[in-house]
Amino acid sequence: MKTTFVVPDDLEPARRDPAAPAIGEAVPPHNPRCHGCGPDAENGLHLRAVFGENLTATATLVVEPRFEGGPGVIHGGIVSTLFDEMMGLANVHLGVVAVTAVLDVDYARPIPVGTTLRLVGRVLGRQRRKVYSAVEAFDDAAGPDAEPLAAGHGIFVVVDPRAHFAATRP
Ligand SMILES: CCCCCCCC/C=C\CCCCCCCC(=O)SCCNC(=O)CCNC(=O)[C@H](O)C(C)(C)COP(=O)(O)OP(=O)(O)OC[C@H]1O[C@@H](n2cnc3c(N)ncnc32)[C@H](O)[C@@H]1OP(=O)(O)O
Repeated sequence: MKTTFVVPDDLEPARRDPAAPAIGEAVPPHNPRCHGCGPDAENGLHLRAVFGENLTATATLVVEPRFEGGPGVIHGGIVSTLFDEMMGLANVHLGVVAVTAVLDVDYARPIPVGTTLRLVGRVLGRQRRKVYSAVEAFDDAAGPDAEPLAAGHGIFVVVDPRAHFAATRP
């Protein structure tokens, strides 16, 4: 991967919230209308992620024709949305509400429509209110040792959700 995103080398370890759902359980939807994971989002991506070891969240998704950008390949903005969501869902391990401040995407390979993607988001560590996370997208049919088709990083900032969404929550 050729990303220029810099992960600080002095990150504090992120700790799992003991109250978070167990490893192996589904990440609960945070908002039923969320475009990434909400079951009620009519044209949403409907990601269903599961908590994994080492502060990971994993999901699979078939690249549908409605996700097309260039001829026969996924739109880059869809990859960005998937990455934002998967890192956000991994952050749920921490029991905080954190919004995206920075999203960095490395589009390493074209991703054909019809591919089944395996998406793995992971919390890397914290720095004060910042949560650093990473994500990779694999061709699920390519086996466990395949290189990722795309990878990303994010900086998420922990907020008080009541104050942050006070003006916009329906
Ligand atoms: C879809 C929404 C879901 C919401 C999630 C809630 C539920 C969670 C549960 C389940 C997860 C589900 C998964 C969801 C995944 C998708 C998440 C999204 O897409 S969120 C929408 C897009 N993002 C925004 O709309 C933020 C808009 N921006 C802001 O509101 C502010 O800029 C904010 C909160 C990010 C920071 O503002 P300040 O005033 O509170 O804090 P300051 O002091 O500026 O920054 C704190 C630290 O962060 C750094 N920081 C802030 N912005 C930065 C930047 N652009 N680059 C680098 N560092 C930055 C600062 O330098 C500071 O770091 P130092 O501790 O001093 O080192």
